[in-house]
Amino acid sequence: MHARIVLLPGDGIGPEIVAQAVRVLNAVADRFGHTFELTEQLIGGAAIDATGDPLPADSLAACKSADAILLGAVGGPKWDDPNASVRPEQGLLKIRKELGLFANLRPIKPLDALVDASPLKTHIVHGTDILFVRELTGGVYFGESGRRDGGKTAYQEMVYSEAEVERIVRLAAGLARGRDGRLTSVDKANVLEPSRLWRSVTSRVMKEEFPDVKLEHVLVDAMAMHLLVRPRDFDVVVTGNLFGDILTDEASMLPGSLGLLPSASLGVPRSEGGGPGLFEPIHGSAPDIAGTGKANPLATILCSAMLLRDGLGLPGEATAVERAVHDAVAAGVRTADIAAGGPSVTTVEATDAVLERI
Ligand SMILES: NC(=O)C1=CN([C@@H]2O[C@H](COP(=O)(O)OP(=O)(O)OC[C@H]3O[C@@H](n4cnc5c(N)ncnc54)[C@H](O)[C@@H]3O)[C@@H](O)[C@H]2O)C=CC1
Ligand SMILES: CC(C)CC(=O)C(=O)O
Ligand SMILES: [Mg+2]
Repeated sequence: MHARIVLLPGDGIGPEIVAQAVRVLNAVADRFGHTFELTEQLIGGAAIDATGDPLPADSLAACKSADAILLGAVGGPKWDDPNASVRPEQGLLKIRKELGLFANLRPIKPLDALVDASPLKTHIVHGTDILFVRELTGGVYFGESGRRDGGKTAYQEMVYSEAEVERIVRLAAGLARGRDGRLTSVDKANVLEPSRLWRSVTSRVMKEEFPDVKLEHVLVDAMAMHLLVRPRDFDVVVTGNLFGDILTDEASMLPGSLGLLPSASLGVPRSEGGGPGLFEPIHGSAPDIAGTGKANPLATILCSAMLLRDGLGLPGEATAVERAVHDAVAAGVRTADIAAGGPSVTTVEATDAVLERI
């Protein structure tokens, strides 16, 4: 296959981990006889520094015509001034919106070899297999915002339409059907009006279109607790943009580190008139460890596996990458974040160990 992949390294550890995923993609191309044309584009703080714009027109155009996109992370203290008119994170929100990437799939499946990396007890973590489906282009992150009272009061609206809830619930329920047949919808319907709409639309869609999938509604504050006590009880979890963002960072403590979790941001598939998917680790730019060689590259390497499967339709190649990651971890390869104070390897050494096993 010939595929055009756009790389958006971004800021902080972004360039370090994307470079490792590139090594993996090149190894897959060699081993399986593909040609991956990789092109780097600017996003985030790096793009602000170079052009003043967190998502320059050239980057967006390249992404729109790509077969798949791999993102590192954006942001950092250099661009964190609360009064700044432009921020790195705006670039990420804009590319998700422009490409119509309304669904962010975040699988949480702790590796057996790594149960000790979790701060939680093994008997709680063992056997967890959750797929979070986070709505990605609506909700409070995209609501109207501003200041009033001469700047002394700030607001940001949380908005969801029926159509936005219907499409994410349909996608999540379809995925649940192919797994264990259970869907948990998380909201705050006891307080928030958009959550009440979310809940009623979810109930209707599930009753009318997915009567074979078991639905439960859980309030987000309780869900934050259930995740730490009975994570094995959940199969597919569908939720809004803000709640999904927060709950999945929490859920990263089940596998043991943010540095282990990949995600796929998907919209309408190319085959149905849509565009490319964007594959991004769930973590941020980790400025506290940028440049130290401590970043765990496995989340981004696992993103490259999701890119191969969900972006390019290459499931065998994706499985080869995932197996290599699992084998490396089972052989004891640990970056500092999962070493529990024991011996650790660098970002590059961890990738070397994966490459040896592809
Ligand atoms: N998708 C994106 O581009 C995201 C960007 N951000 C941005 O990243 C910047 C830093 O945000 P934080 O709140 O510190 O979140 P963060 O996810 O960057 O880091 C949180 C903690 O996890 C650690 N960590 C994250 N990824 C790691 C990895 N691969 N290996 C080892 N340790 C890792 C970090 O060292 C830090 O201690 C901010 O500017 C924020 O806006 C935050 C989340 C997502
Ligand atoms: C810009 C933020 C919404 C990034 C983030 O934390 C995420 O998508 O997980
Ligand atoms: Mg986040």
